[in-house]
Amino acid sequence: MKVLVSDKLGEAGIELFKNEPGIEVDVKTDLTPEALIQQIGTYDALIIRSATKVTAEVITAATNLKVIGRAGIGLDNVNVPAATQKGIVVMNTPTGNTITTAEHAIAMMMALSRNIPQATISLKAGRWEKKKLQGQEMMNKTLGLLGFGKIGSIVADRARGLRMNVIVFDPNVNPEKIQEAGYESVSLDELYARSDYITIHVPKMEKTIGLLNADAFSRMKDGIMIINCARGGIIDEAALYDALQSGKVAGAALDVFAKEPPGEHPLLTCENVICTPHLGASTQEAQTNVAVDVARQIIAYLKEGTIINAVNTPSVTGDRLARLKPYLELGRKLGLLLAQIHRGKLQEVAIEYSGEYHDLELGPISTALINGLLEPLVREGVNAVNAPAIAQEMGIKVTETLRAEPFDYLNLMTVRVTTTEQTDTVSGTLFGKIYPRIVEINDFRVDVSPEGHMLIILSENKPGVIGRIGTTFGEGGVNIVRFMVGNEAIEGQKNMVIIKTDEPVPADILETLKSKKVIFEATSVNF
Ligand SMILES: NC(=O)c1ccc[n+]([C@@H]2O[C@H](COP(=O)([O-])OP(=O)(O)OC[C@H]3O[C@@H](n4cnc5c(N)ncnc54)[C@H](O)[C@@H]3O)[C@@H](O)[C@H]2O)c1
Ligand SMILES: O=C(O)CC[C@@H](O)C(=O)O
Repeated sequence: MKVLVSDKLGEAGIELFKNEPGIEVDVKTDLTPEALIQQIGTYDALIIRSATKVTAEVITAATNLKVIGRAGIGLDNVNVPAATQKGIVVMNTPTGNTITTAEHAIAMMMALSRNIPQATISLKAGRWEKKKLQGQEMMNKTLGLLGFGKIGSIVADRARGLRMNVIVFDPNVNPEKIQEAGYESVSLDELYARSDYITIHVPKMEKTIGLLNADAFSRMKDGIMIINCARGGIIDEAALYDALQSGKVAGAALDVFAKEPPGEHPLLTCENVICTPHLGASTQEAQTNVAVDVARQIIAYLKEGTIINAVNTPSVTGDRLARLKPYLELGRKLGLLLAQIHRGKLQEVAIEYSGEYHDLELGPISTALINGLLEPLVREGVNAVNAPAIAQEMGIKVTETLRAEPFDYLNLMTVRVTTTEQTDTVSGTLFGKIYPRIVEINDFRVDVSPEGHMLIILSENKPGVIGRIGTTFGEGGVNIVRFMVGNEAIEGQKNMVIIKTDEPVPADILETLKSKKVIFEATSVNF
């Protein structure tokens, strides 16, 4: 397995890769976009921070790539939809740098309040400008927090220590949670109207790009101070420049810019702007944390398939994964079976869970099932990451139901697939919580372990048919490993015969069987 580290990563993380048998690590932190596109094809994993841009072109060229690991939080430099489409897991390390970044926001707010960078420059230039550089006290000032996630909530805690009044706007956090933590939950308008300082801790997304624009500044108090240690682009930089020039905004502390590095940017000419070159996460502690986290996550994924902190597929790890694994396997096998017996264009997949599923996470199991269903049908590279998106793209409606009552089994997964031509229903269970068994195929009760090769035959239910099937296999020189006759739930004219073989059933045997009048259908299934 080959790992490419394309941004500067803490040494502790590199060491973990180096010490891992079967993993080869290359550190190349000066690749141009073109060189990355040229070289990415040989790598199984890519480790980045914020500098490398993982564009759609990089993803297209990444023919072997299985996972992208971000040592840090923000993933705005990764085309996650393109990675998802290609079945590449995208992971970040959401906790390792939160304290460091929150501390940076507090440091920026203090430096802004007391003109520390300006004072340093002035003094070093031989001036003694006490009057000009007078600051403002932070105690009893109102700090408006945009975003009460991991970093925002730490900033709030530190600001409380400074005796500031913290008010919070976060549309996704229950106001009670904010109040229980000891802060006031307010509307965006109220936050703008009341804050003396506003600090931004939201991700950069469609909805937050340009969140702080001319209109937002116009609704703020005169002399407001702005701190952005989240992402460039959340502030409309031209509008901020105007607001700084007019004095509406008294000062801004910026760690991040819409374009990084910003080059000769008008904001950098403002005396009341202080700035750092995206240093929010840059402490030795945070860099060690995220480097170790990302290396452990990538190794676990490459070696065991364990998914930790993925943003484009459910993360299932440790004990939860161990418990779910047999159910994931059963789901995938039922999907594979349906992929091979259905006819026509897939329209709907209805999954019904009962019994022990009440205690399990159904999302990953349904995803494993859809993965199995699409794997033989769609194209190479379908996996648990991109299967739901591909199903959606194909217009397949997927529904999940949890039945209250277990039936005859401790756990039962029943899947009904509707196509333009027919409906097929299969059910499976786990015996002893481990062994997958198919127990029903289209109203026939069966008992099949879904592995190896088998032929599913729908025949007339009359004497002599079974014998003729056996003879066809014997004459074709194919050994039958197991022979089962399914019981139809409602007594009828048809039989389901399932034959397990050592090898895929040869085409000539299949054709001979299909040509017999007593045989309605014969379908070869391989797991
Ligand atoms: N400067 C740096 O070096 C640095 C370091 C780490 C993180 N970051 C940035 O900080 C951001 C926040 O990190 P986090 O760990 O706190 O993320 P998080 O996901 O824990 O929290 C983000 C919060 O923002 C909230 N939110 C989303 N849209 C909002 C909106 N329109 N208004 C108000 N709140 C909104 C979410 O509900 C969530 O609670 C990251 O997305 C990353 O871009 C920067
Ligand atoms: O890698 C860095 O230095 C910045 C990381 C930070 O922006 C993040 O989103 O975690």
